[in-house]
Amino acid sequence: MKLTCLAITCGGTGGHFYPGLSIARVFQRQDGEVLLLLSGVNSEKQREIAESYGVPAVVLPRMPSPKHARQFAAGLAGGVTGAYRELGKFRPQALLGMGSFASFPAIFAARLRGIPCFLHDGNARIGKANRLLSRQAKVLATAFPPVNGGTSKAKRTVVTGMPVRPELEAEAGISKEEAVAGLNRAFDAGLKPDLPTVLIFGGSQGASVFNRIAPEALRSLDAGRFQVLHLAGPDKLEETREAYRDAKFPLLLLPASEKMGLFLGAADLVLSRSGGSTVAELALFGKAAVLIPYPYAAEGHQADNARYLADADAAVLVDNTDFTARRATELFRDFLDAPEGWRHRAERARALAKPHAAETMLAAISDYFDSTR
Ligand SMILES: CC(=O)N[C@H]1[C@@H](OP(=O)(O)OP(=O)(O)OC[C@H]2O[C@@H](n3ccc(=O)[nH]c3=O)[C@H](O)[C@@H]2O)O[C@H](CO)[C@@H](O)[C@@H]1O
Repeated sequence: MKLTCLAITCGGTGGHFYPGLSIARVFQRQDGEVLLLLSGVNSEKQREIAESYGVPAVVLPRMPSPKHARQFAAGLAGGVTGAYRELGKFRPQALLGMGSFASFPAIFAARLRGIPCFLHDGNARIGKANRLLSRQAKVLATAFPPVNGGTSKAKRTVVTGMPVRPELEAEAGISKEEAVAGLNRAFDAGLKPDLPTVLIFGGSQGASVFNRIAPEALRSLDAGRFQVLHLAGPDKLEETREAYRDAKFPLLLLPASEKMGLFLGAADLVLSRSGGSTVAELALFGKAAVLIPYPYAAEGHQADNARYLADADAAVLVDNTDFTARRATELFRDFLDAPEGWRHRAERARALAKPHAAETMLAAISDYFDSTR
């Protein structure tokens, strides 16, 4: 049976929503019919984003946090009822859950309707919600080889990679010259294609610790030898601008940008957090990185993501508590004085890339239907 109609539940944070949206867009390009079932704090906004890409989405009743058992049970009941109704109208062949407790109602409703369920986890450690739901799943797919793969109760566990935004994936082969020229055109940035380039960003929200420490470290180096791209975070521009005051090196400083392909393409070294999408994009663009995992990520999953690259000598992992201006200066200096080591890391990163993860995920679902024919 060919897979032609799929529902995807991807509420919760951007880390669950965007990979789900990427799969939906790729499925539409394959002429598939798709519906997103969204629940969680950001679902109204996420519905608007999905619809701006022509992807239909419905918002399910909001799920309270699992920390409050009674409200959670009541919210779950409301969510399951809503999802049951939507799945009855849409009648998908399969439901794909992208992780988080926000996917519970849709998965339970699909089970009640006898619709086969599939899961995707975007980190190197299978999250709690996916572990609990895995028994319900025909396939649990993961972005990276999971450090706790044995906890999955799914019939099959496969590594598909992390679905990356189609625009970004298309730009993965961009040369540094093209990327620098693109940034200069877009931002009138005055960057030079032949200077070693450092990109700094702290995930989608930015990280104040980077905004304080990186400028301090960079200002202690010889200004003529490098240039800097820094995405400070949506509300962190002023603090960062202040930290770079009087800096003598070329600097492109923005709160955030949609043009990540140009930023990653122009970089020779990336200093960042290690969220699932960031790690996948570093590999896809073949970039050497210094990774400082967000220390409060659930069950330390950002450290597991970072280790996936660091263990392959594709990145250097620095614990958040060890990330001082002194350590940052040492690392930047090594990057400028001994670039071969970092070029080697970049090659190692590229070797770990899993392009077309959305297609691979969809193929894993199709394979299930082929095998049950
Ligand atoms: C704090 C936290 O728990 N974050 C989690 C959240 O991450 P979150 O979604 O914040 O972080 P990710 O690294 O997964 O994604 C960041 C995304 O933002 C994009 N970007 C960033 C800056 C910018 O200016 N423009 C831009 O487009 C990057 O290209 C990337 O695609 O979900 C991920 C996947 O489950 C987890 O691994 C992370 O641990």
